[in-house]
Amino acid sequence: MADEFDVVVVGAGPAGENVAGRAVRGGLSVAVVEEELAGGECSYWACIPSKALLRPVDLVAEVGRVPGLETGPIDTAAVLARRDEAVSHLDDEGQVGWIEGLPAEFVRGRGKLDGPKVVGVTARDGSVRTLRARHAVVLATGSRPVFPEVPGLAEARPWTSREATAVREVPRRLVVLGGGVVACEMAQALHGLGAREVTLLVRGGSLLGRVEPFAGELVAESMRASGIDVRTRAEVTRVERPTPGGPVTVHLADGESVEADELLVATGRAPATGDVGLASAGLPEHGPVKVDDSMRATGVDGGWLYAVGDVNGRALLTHMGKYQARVCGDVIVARAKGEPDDLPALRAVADGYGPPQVVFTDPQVCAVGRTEEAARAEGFDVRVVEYDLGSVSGAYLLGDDYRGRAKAVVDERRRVLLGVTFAGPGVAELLQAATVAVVAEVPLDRLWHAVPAFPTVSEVWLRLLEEYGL
Ligand SMILES: Cc1cc2nc3c(=O)[nH]c(=O)nc-3n(C[C@H](O)[C@H](O)[C@H](O)COP(=O)(O)OP(=O)(O)OC[C@H]3O[C@@H](n4cnc5c(N)ncnc54)[C@H](O)[C@@H]3O)c2cc1C
Ligand SMILES: NC(=O)c1ccc[n+]([C@@H]2O[C@H](COP(=O)([O-])OP(=O)(O)OC[C@H]3O[C@@H](n4cnc5c(N)ncnc54)[C@H](O)[C@@H]3O)[C@@H](O)[C@H]2O)c1
Repeated sequence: MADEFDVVVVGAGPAGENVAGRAVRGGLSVAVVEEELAGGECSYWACIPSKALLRPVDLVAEVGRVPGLETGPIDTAAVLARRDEAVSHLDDEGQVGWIEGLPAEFVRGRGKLDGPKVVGVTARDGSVRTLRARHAVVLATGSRPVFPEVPGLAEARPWTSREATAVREVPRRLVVLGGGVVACEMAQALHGLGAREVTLLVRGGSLLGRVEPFAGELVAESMRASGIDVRTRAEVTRVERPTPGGPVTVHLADGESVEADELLVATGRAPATGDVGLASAGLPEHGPVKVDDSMRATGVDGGWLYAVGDVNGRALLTHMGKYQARVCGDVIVARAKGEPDDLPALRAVADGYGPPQVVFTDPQVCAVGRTEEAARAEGFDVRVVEYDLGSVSGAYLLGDDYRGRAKAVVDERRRVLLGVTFAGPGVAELLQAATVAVVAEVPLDRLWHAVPAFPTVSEVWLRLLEEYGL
């Protein structure tokens, strides 16, 4: 027998949970299908545990910059215990309770589209329940790590971000493949927590390829200074692990090789489609589910399918997935009730600005909007202003040898900011001001009157505007 709901959400990560919350708030009945843990990757194996592991490492670095203070060695067992608390010991009772309290129906099992507005849910015991949606089905199935095709790599059973964030015993020697956010954050976390030899193998010429190049350079410089071996233009040709769980050897194109106790592969993620029945909605089986700004999948007859979060490939970030989810839930409510569905709050336009993101390395990197390269490629009349963060009084007072930089990308025609990037210790909290300035397109002549307090790091805003000529 089919169970009928107004909305069926597949995937209870941050994106799926938020769609459910908004749809119920709008008066609709909702079923949420989850095959693993309510809360998704973010809560148990991504954002939350990685930041719990990074926090003490970051603090030690901060304290080390202030003369007269020192810390003892990090008690790794205590850090891992706090991480376990942060991930609720992999128990989703609290999040299931939140979903049921909305109220919405929580259905544990693997969801698969089975024709228009129909989702089949296979439970662990193999039983199948069919859910029918009166108005919409929302895919919020997230993403999965992707491995490069390297001989011996899969057989070596390397760590993904899951094993790295769930670490129980920090390996003495660690090789990390990749130079993106996961690679940088986890290399620093595990190095700080006791991995003596950490080697980062980066395919390209720099770290954090999606942000302004200077930010990746500052992170690489800091890693090298702390003893992490950062190798750029490293091409892995072969991996060997003769004994399962034993040492692993990574061979490189230049003839060198690196031996370690563990290998972490952090070479990106792909949308979790492929086995969610997209063909039954008339869509390609693989790749991201393409959506419009209301999060409705394009190319589906009847317009009943939506996709939010990592699975639509727009911005693989929790806050952006949740933002899309709020828009999506509200749009579904408006359409179900026959109300206007094109109000300004009902379109996820922020995706187009370049999403705000913080990389929690030491130094931290945060950015919003377009990089200089992206802005030029889009044909804007670009002017760039940069400033050495270490010269700002507020930053100097945070600690000795404060190294950091700020860069603003200006649209000269309209005299508004297209993008802002900060790299330096403790800059994460500068990001929201930048996001407001970029998204609200605040004219620089108006921004001039937003006076930063002395002596804070935010004084860099004043310096950037002075560099610009104000
Ligand atoms: C190590 C790491 C650190 C990160 N740190 C940050 C950070 O600091 N800040 C940030 O903004 N982002 C961070 N991210 C990215 C962030 O984790 C993702 O963007 C976010 O989890 C996406 O949310 P989501 O709801 O789309 O998907 P997910 O969190 O992946 O949730 C999807 C859910 O759907 C379920 N599911 C999948 N298929 C099915 C199915 N067929 N049936 C039923 N259920 C299904 C899954 O079990 C899962 O629970 C990090 C990622 C990683 C890997
Ligand atoms: N603090 C945060 O906000 C945070 C933290 C972690 C992850 N995330 C998100 O999770 C997503 C996944 O992160 P990620 O670091 O896995 O992906 P990524 O796309 O950021 O980085 C992938 C890295 O792997 C490299 N790479 C790709 N193919 C390779 C190959 N064949 N050989 C060698 N190197 C290769 C790329 O050059 C790049 O450096 C990102 O989109 C990120 O936004 C966010």
